[in-house]
Amino acid sequence: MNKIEHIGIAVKDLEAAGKTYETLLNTECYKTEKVESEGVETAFYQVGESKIELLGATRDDSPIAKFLEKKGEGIHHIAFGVEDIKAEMKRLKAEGYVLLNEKPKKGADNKLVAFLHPKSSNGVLVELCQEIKEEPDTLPEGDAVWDS
Ligand SMILES: C[C@H](C(=O)O)C(=O)SCCNC(=O)CCNC(=O)[C@H](O)C(C)(C)COP(=O)(O)OP(=O)(O)OC[C@H]1O[C@@H](n2cnc3c(N)ncnc32)[C@H](O)[C@@H]1OP(=O)(O)O
Ligand SMILES: [Co+2]
Repeated sequence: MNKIEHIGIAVKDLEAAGKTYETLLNTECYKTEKVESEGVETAFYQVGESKIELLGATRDDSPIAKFLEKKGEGIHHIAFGVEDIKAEMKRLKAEGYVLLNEKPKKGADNKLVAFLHPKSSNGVLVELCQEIKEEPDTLPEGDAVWDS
């Protein structure tokens, strides 16, 4: 893990929360992006080498909608930057961590991502993020961007 890439915060109203965080962090949102495969819309704020990722739900069955229903607004996950997401997934799986997706999938902000079940990490949902170096549009949305 090379840094805390972002902290994901689940919010009911992305626009309103965006104003709160723009003032709080004293910085503009540098990117908003929908990730349909996750049923989320995101807004990113750079804070030093890390970011704040605000997450709103775009569907009732999205993880964010379920989280908001169950727990209300708040910190949803911690994302760590990794050099080689496939190697990290293999290492963590071998160490007994529960991966929520078998293969890296396309996330927001030009990343390949994977998630670990909260029960593997003391009740914290952990996301692994690897910067996509190739042209992002060569990678399909959602799952399985990886050959076996
Ligand atoms: C795109 C963008 C990006 O950065 O690229 C993103 O981040 S997308 C971010 C949105 N996408 C994701 O989160 C994908 C990964 N998430 C998931 O697969 C799921 O949300 C999940 C498996 C963590 C939880 O699924 P679920 O809510 O249907 O399952 P349950 O309700 O049964 O929850 C199982 C247990 O995990 C707990 N739990 C659920 N969500 C969280 C969370 N965010 N942090 C910590 N604990 C959590 C529940 O309270 C429950 O604990 P107990 O059993 O004690 O009651
Ligand atoms: Co995230």
